[in-house]
Amino acid sequence: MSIVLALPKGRILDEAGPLLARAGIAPAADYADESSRRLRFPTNHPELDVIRVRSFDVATFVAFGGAQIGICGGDVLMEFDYQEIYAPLDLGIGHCRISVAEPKDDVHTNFASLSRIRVASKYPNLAKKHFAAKGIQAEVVELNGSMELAPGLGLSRLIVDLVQTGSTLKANGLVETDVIAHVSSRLIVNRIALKTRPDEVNFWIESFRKALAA
Ligand SMILES: Nc1ncnc2c1ncn2[C@@H]1O[C@H](COP(=O)(O)OP(=O)(O)OP(=O)(O)O)[C@@H](O)[C@H]1O
Ligand SMILES: O=P(O)(O)OC[C@H]1O[C@H](OP(=O)(O)OP(=O)(O)O)[C@H](O)[C@@H]1O
Repeated sequence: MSIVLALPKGRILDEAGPLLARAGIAPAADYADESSRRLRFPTNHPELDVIRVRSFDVATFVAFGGAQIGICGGDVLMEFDYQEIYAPLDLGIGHCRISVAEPKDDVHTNFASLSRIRVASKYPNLAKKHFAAKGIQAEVVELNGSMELAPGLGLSRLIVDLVQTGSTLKANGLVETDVIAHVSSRLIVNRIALKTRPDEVNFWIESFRKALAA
């Protein structure tokens, strides 16, 4: 049975390309071509296939053992907190932060005076946990993108989303008021696969470790 490496579509896939090459992994040429309808690709290693899935789904495929290893944003790992996943390596790609942002004309919400707040986010668990620590119950309006529109259109008081350059916030009249966590992408493995197929899984962990050191 092949080892399956789950890769996220989009920006991380682009950044992961050189790392895969340094780890000696050459997937079939169309693996990064998002117009291709193929989702599973052979590699130059007969015993290794890659799959291309949505970034949130990388964690789910690995947690449920459909893929033994994967590349996944720390934001996704924090949101799901799957006990089945072990994340041994910081891959140093996909750097951003998960932050609270508020409309620039209405900043510095007096959290001490609030017991509830409405928040737009695709990270309901992280957002709720962050505000619960301040004694505030967050009601999360779940969106999958373009969160920055929510306060201006009355969906929420503020947002919890990823920030890198800050240009999306700025272009939409928001300011970052709290950093919840710094994020980068990690190599993740299924804990059971690590126990049942240690030689194969450790071989790939070590290949990525060497690729990072190269
Ligand atoms: N602006 C950014 N800068 C750096 N890394 C980012 C940025 N936005 C997202 N990321 C990282 O890349 C991962 C994938 O984000 P991306 O925006 O490519 O996918 P998505 O649009 O959230 O996914 P999907 O298309 O499946 O909804 C995130 O989980 C995060 O770890
Ligand atoms: O601080 P910046 O450099 O502007 O980056 C932050 C933006 O990047 C991500 O969105 P993405 O581009 O993935 O679009 P999305 O709304 O489809 O998730 C994130 O959700 C922010 O909107």
